[in-house]
Amino acid sequence: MTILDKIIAFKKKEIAKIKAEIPVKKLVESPNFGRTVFSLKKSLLEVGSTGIIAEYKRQSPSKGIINDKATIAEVTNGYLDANVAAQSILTDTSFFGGTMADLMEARVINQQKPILRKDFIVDGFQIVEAKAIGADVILLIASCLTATELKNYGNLATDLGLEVLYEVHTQEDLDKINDLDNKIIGINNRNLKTFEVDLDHSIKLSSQIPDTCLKVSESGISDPKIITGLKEFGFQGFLIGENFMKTENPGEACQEFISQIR
Ligand SMILES: O=C(O)c1ccccc1NCC(=O)[C@H](O)[C@H](O)COP(=O)(O)O
Repeated sequence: MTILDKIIAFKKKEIAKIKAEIPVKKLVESPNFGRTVFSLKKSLLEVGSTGIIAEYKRQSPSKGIINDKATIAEVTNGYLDANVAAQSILTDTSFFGGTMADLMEARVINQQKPILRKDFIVDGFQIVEAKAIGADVILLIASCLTATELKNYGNLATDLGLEVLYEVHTQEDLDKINDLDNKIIGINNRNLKTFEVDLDHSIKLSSQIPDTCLKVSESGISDPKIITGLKEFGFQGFLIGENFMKTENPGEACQEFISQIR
């Protein structure tokens, strides 16, 4: 059993418990249901967009503790000052040390850029929850879901006015996504089963993605030169966590990184 299998099994149990305690009706009453959603697509396509989706990540299964000091407020303000295209917040507690409260706090501060709820979605309830806590985008990891789940959860998110970042690592993952056209596709350079990171992975798989898609490269990015290379292969979004979060001041690190993108 891989860590990913363990995470998914744990998530399913966790969500079943939460669903038994919190009615969907309660989530729908959240003021965030009435707010205007910020579009990731629009932000990535904007003229002059940095394309950086900067992540708040305290810890991870592959690296352990990355940063347990930098606060949500400091990092959110720092990322916004750096002119990121979007923010990503891990809301999983058991494996990444994140919380839904983290995202809610970031939402209060961030009233200008999209926020991705970074979690392992295994149930439609979490998509309604994402809207309730103020997210604009959800992540659907193709290797963790069936083709039917990907379709149904994608439709549910769209119905709620949320966007979806579909994450793939293999051709098999891509084949599971119904009608790729116009979707936001994230290629994870990290193999979530082995944690191996290959920065060429995005480029290798990119030719399989239609031009109508918005391509995002995820994980292991630590050098602005990598962004230049990825842009040549049509990538417009770059999800970066550890490289910023491992520093004392993630916002400043992000600003420095962005200033070096050519
Ligand atoms: O980061 C991990 O160890 C990990 C393990 C298992 C499942 C997912 C994992 N990471 C999620 C991510 O995709 C990254 O947080 C994100 O792409 C940013 O990556 P990085 O810049 O390498 O922090």
